[in-house]
Amino acid sequence: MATDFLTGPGAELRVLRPDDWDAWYDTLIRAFGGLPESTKERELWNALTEVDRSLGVWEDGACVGTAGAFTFRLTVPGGASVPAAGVTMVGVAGTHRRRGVLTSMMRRQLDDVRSWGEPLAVLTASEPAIYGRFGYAAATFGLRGEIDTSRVRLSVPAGADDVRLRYAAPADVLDVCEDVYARLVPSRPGMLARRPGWERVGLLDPESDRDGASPLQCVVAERDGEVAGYARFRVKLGWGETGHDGTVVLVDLAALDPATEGALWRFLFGIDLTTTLIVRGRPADDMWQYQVSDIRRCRARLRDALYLRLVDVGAALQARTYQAPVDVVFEVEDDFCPWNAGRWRLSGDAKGASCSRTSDAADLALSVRELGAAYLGGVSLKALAAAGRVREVRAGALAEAAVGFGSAVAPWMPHGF
Ligand SMILES: CC(=O)SCCNC(=O)CCNC(=O)[C@H](O)C(C)(C)COP(=O)(O)OP(=O)(O)OC[C@H]1O[C@@H](n2cnc3c(N)ncnc32)[C@H](O)[C@@H]1OP(=O)(O)O
Repeated sequence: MATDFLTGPGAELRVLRPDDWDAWYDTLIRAFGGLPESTKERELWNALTEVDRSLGVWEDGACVGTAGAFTFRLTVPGGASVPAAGVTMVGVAGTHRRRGVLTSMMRRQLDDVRSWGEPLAVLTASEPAIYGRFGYAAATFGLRGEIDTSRVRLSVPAGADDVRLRYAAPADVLDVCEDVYARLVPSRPGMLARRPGWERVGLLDPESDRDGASPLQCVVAERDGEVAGYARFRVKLGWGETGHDGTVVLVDLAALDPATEGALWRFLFGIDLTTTLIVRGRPADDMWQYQVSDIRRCRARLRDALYLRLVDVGAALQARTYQAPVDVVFEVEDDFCPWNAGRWRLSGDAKGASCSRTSDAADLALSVRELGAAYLGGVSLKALAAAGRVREVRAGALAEAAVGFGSAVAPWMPHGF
């Protein structure tokens, strides 16, 4: 067991003060290997840090632990936008690891998130093994692929030929691109409504991310004179024995309709002098998979993306809708946030839901982690039951809940934070 560092002499956990930020951020950067960021990056992260929602652990005046919480709203099944703390910037000094510093920050942070009335906490994990103990589970998955565009053909939906593409400097079209993103947010569970400033993260384009590829390039797609989508990408040229074998690395793609999306994918598949298109962090049901001539040559695979924790089980389950009627009593186990533990009756359908404490007998028993995994509709309760993570007490309750919790659109978190 990690020991409780905070009981030691000179140790203190407190909310960040504005003039703590540099020392606090240096501790974070060191925990992630110590590579300095450019002034532009550092200034942006400084501007985005919500100091009064950030925690530091200090020992004799030196910062040894960092954790922050962005203010986000997360789209849930049914389209509601639910307040969610975006847990971020977590780091512990290497000299102080495995002594309970992270545990003390997670304890304080989840108490704070509850007191702020935010029913959800979300994060992207540097290592999946870290956050399960605090009640988080992977709820969205990102699709990756390395597409052999010299062999794989793409067929696009009708209307793609009416889409006009043009290059633009990414900064010049930032506002219209952000508008496209914002219009998409309600359409997919897992998408984040962001505060102003976040759009600039997409343009940071640090040299360390390029691996020899070009700076960020941007193509915008217009239909009827309106911007309806965009792609941001890098190109890395290579020349082998048999000629060119360059790579396109997609960074970001968003489109308001299938024809526009098809036109953008067709462009990316066809860039001259390239034979590979690399995509990462795309929705699990991304359109191009169903339009290619050879999915095997796309090397498609999934990776865990957004980790989600229900901070307030009742409010969270009530905030989403259910694609088929559900009326079940959950027996919830939650050691780290005991206010969630016990029985909850959830009644809901595609129009809305209610969830409240009950003394009725349980239908399904599970921990808060399984609820978090299934919450956005990306992980099936039935599969979790088969894995021994959910126990069906009343026959039939599992199928009912598993169908109800599903989502017709794969949940997706479009960017890290
Ligand atoms: C949302 C984000 O920002 S994700 C980024 C997380 N940060 C990083 O990866 C930066 C590098 N790593 C670190 O800074 C630290 O090692 C941290 C933050 C991951 C862990 O901090 P610590 O203070 O060492 O954790 P703490 O001592 O509270 O450990 C709590 C428990 O988690 C376990 N644990 C902690 N880190 C890990 C890990 N990386 N892998 C597996 N188990 C872990 C500990 O063994 C301990 O288990 P125990 O209670 O059974 O003994």
